[in-house]
Amino acid sequence: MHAKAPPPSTTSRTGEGEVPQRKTRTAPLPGRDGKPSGAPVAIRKQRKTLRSDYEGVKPIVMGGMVAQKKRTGTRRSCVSIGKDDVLKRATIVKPNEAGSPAPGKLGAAAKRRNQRPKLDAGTIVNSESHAYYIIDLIGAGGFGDVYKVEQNVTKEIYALKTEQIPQKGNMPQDRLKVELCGALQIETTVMSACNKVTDPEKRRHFVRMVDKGFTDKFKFLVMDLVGPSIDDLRRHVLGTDFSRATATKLSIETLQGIACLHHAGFLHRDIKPQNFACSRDPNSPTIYILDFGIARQYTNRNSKEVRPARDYVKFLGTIRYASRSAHRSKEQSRKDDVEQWIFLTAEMYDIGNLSWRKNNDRGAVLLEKEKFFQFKSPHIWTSMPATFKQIMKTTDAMGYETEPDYPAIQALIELGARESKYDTTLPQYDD
Ligand SMILES: Nc1ncnc2c1ncn2[C@@H]1O[C@H](COP(=O)(O)OP(=O)(O)OP(=O)(O)O)[C@@H](O)[C@H]1O
Repeated sequence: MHAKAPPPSTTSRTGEGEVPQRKTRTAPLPGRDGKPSGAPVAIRKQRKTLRSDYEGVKPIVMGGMVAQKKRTGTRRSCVSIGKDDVLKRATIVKPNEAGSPAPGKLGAAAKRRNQRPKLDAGTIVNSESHAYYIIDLIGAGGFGDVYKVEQNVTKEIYALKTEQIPQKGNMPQDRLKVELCGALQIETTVMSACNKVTDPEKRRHFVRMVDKGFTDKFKFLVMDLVGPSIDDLRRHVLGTDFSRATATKLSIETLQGIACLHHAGFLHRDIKPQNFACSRDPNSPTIYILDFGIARQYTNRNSKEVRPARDYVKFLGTIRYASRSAHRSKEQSRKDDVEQWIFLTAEMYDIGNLSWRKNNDRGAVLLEKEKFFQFKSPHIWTSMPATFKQIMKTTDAMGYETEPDYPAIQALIELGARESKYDTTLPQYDD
């Protein structure tokens, strides 16, 4: 069954050759402050409809590679999952069970965020090496939830991200193996590769993954806790558009995050403000790049050459920020992440810059994006540095295999900020 027009910011997480995900993106995100997200009921209903898109898509595992059996045959996963990246069995202890701390309560708003069963505060998740005590729900994404947790030994606070395992009675081992694959396994694999980058400058934007595992009900990974996302920052902390100086600084940090991910060998394919988060240290300018659930390895593991483009790739990403190639069901490349970053940046300068913001008709949005790249939206240049025209032209001219010149793009942003006299020297983002 196919959904009608998906809501704004809807993420589709299957493409040809991808592990099927039950992930859809919705417009308003829940705030960290426990306030209701305001996500309209209609959108939640639509999420359900979109999920049924994946019925009949059965993943299979072959020789350590995750593949997906679709009507058209068997294809490889978007990342190759190494032995060390495989999730290990874990257990959970519910609040009130012997030895567990007293039960806590999640806010009613948090519980309302969606119908997925939530872990109560006080639940303990035991991985092979540590126990994590659930403190609170941070947020709910399209396919999983993120909790604030405390580790039993060091008492360090981390973020624990879960993804449900579909419950189908007594699951045979081989079926369980299949269900363990999915967005969270991809994310685990990508994070683990990113954490292995040795140059500190090139891993500055990555969150550290500290643990991973699975229980009968869900898979999980444990990572460093970061601060609010750029989206939360604008909507819930500032409650208004960023200043031009802040937009400039954020655009540079997010670009560097993307460059680091490309350096590690992966495309993100879902660049949007929800997937970049601030540091918890208010004095640190670092912006972290999150959510690698639909990332794709774009180079061959051994030769490091760019993998050949497939002829057709089902729409993947979030409508508002998706690249034009994604709209056209083409294979994405580094160029597409930069194109998505251009949309993200334009929106950071002024949310009105994306004329298709509230449109969820993919065809109509593509036409608007074409106009945007033909500079047929003259009003945007009142809020954005003129040097962005050059960035857009250069990006437009890139080919599938072209490596973006990130320092040149950054230099153009900085030049534009200087010409426009934005004061980017202030240490805070919300100046
Ligand atoms: N390491 C982390 N520390 C703190 N918050 C996090 C961390 N990782 C994710 N979050 C937050 O948890 C929430 C849910 O994140 P998640 O990646 O599951 O979904 P999303 O990106 O919001 O949506 P989707 O996955 O559907 O695109 C978001 O608000 C995100 O900013």
